[in-house]
Amino acid sequence: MMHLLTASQTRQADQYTIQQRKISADDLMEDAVNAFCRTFIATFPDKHQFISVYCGTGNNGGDGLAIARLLVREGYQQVTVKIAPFNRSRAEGFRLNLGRVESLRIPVTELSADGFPDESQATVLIDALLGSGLNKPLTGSWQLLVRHLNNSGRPIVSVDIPTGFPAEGPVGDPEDFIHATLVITFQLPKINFFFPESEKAIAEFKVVDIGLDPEFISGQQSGFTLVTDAAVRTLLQPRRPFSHKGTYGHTLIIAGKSETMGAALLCSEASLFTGAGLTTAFVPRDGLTALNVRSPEVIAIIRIAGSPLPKIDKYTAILAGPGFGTDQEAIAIIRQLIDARPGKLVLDADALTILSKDPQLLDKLPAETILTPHMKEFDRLFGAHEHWWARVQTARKYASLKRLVIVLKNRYTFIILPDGQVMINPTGSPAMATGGMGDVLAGMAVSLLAQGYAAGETAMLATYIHGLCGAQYEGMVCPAAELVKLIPAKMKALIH
Ligand SMILES: NC(=O)C1=CN([C@@H]2O[C@H](COP(=O)(O)OP(=O)(O)OC[C@H]3O[C@@H](n4cnc5c(N)ncnc54)[C@H](OP(=O)(O)O)[C@@H]3O)[C@@H](O)[C@H]2O)[C@@H](O)CC1
Ligand SMILES: [K+]
Repeated sequence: MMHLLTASQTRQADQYTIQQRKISADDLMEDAVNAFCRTFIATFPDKHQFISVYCGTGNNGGDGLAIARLLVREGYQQVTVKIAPFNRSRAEGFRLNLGRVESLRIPVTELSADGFPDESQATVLIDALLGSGLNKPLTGSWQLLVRHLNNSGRPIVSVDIPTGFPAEGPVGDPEDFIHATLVITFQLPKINFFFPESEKAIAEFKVVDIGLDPEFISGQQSGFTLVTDAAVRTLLQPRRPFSHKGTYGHTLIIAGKSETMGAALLCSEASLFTGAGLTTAFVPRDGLTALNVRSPEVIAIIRIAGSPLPKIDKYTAILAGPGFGTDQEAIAIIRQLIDARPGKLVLDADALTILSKDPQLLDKLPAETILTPHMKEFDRLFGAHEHWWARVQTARKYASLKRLVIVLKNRYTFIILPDGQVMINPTGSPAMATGGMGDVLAGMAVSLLAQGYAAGETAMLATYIHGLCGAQYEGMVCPAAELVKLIPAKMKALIH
């Protein structure tokens, strides 16, 4: 797992690395700007293009000055520097690098809020105004400058983080941070890069290694980690040579109505394709033909009006909710299910809506129940939120209070564990923004639970593999039923 750091932990990692490696802050800055320039040059190789480097007077501005110098050394012929002198303080990294830029006779202009330069000739703007030192929203001249640059229509490459965009915590008005085409960020992605509010600030980000101490980083607890391929590969187990269907558990899927049978089909199929030994679906009588034709491997239990919940003892893990409806019969079955205290449970979709109308049910959930809400389902359960930072904090509070695993679905899904820690899933694609995707994820989760993975592990594996399958459709659209077919091969690739 990759430990993500807050801005203040990043500063501590900088300090620690400087002491540990017995280097100066200037050396570390040189490493950082060299790493930046390697990526920048690969992306913008034309040496004749007009590059305007906007620098603040902190260390982010120091980086900008050093970048201007390195680009000129690399043969870029049209590099100019613009300095925003709106703060009194001047960091050492800024002063040192200003002297070097001046001695190379790179053109430097000091900005004034009375009128900012016309950048219509520039090919690319480099934003080194403010970095992780941001400690309040932008105002005054800073605000005007950021809006001017955003309105220039020129591509903007931000150094470390878009100016005005906080590394963590609530994000302010999108008018008040740089809208970067590309962010080249140092060492680790910042926590807020994974929040939906980053959409305007960051079209794309690339992470460059600047040599911060890895042991120091992994000793830090920001509450946020990023799921890595290596962690998934370590966790995912191959099927055993002398195994049989009983080895891999039996799932019970409580889903579907006449008009939403597709949801039951998708999650049952996902349970099969993810490897559960047996899958049983508790479905309406008029869905039986569809189930038998589509998935002959799935065992059916017919649900008619007033049917009680099947005896749950023989099932290793249970999923309830996809396409299940929220009528009185559905409510009665969800109540029976929770009262029966199943050992391993996934609740999705309509089951979450039923919970949100009956908070007592929420209180009765067994520990380690996995809830898989999207944003609206989450807010129905736990109250409306103005921004995602607050939503994730609420998820952390309730996951700890009620010992739940909350899979808060999003472009980068947040997995909140019973100890309040947040794992962020990096896989996925806009190709997956289609109906039925959630049903597939829920089916994958119940299957992995039945196979013996712990609830947190299940959430991590299911979201990662689900996203990996969807990413295969990058640039296209991925229908949920097509994604299901990719699951076995993706799991094989992760195991071998
Ligand atoms: N440390 C290292 O070794 C390395 C660091 N590196 C680089 O350093 C960057 C961090 O540098 P930094 O800490 O100097 O902060 P930076 O972002 O330049 O700004 C500081 C100034 O902003 C001001 N300020 C804050 N909020 C404001 C607002 N809303 N509106 C206006 N002003 C505001 C604040 O003023 P204050 O409020 O404190 O008076 C202060 O003067 C980091 O992103 C990376 O690029 C790399 O080179 C790797 C090695
Ligand atoms: K910046």
